[in-house]
Amino acid sequence: MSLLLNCENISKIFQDGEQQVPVLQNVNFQLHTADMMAIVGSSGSGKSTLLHILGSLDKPSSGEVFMQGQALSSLNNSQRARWRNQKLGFIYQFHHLLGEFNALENVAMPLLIAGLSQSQAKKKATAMLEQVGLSHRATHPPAKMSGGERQRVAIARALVNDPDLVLADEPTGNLDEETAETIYSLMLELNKKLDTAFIVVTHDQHLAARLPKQTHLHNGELLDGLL
Ligand SMILES: Nc1ncnc2c1ncn2[C@@H]1O[C@H](COP(=O)(O)OP(=O)(O)OP(=O)(O)O)[C@@H](O)[C@H]1O
Repeated sequence: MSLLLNCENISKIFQDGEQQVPVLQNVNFQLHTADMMAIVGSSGSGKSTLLHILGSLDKPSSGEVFMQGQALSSLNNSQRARWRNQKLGFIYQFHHLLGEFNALENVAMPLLIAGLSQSQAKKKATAMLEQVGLSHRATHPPAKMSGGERQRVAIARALVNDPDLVLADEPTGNLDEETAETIYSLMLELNKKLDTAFIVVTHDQHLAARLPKQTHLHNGELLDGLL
């Protein structure tokens, strides 16, 4: 499997007025194609900060993230946006679906942004909704779906552009235990089927244990295994 992501000595210090808040310290790890890794850590341990840096939504104070050999710091803003659209998928705790669009239109959105025609986008989005078992909800707006269904649509939207890596920040934090299990099963299934790599941040050690690799953040360091 080829090297997808190389995180070299990432540190992050926030400046809060006069005070320096160190959050990440020399985080080093590598991720290969189709790897699936959980990151656990207590509240405030820096999980979201790390995901933001990996997704190029924030910059490290020092260190470098290489995606397929390319240093993220070398990209300008428009290259960064294109890179995110083409290579990454994002899943959040709150689905962030657009309320005025139905499930199919929400899934098609990244494809339209990437420049596909309406008919191509619709075809691909329809196939992706089928993969997450939601063909029968294609015309439903988010308000008329359950929490689990909405999160399935969010997963379909994250994966529709065939990203190399999906960054998921507490994807089941808002769901009951049983629905959370089904969402993890779905992510595992799609990882196998599509060879998409996943980094999943969660508070839940039991869910993290379902993924092939576990890491945890402690005192700013990323360490192997659960807490
Ligand atoms: N812009 C900022 N300025 C100052 N401090 C910040 C900033 N953003 C985050 N922090 C601090 O960095 C630390 C890590 O925050 P982060 O959101 O990454 O934690 P987390 O592990 O994702 O927490 P949670 O599980 O509660 O979401 C926290 O102590 C937070 O207060």
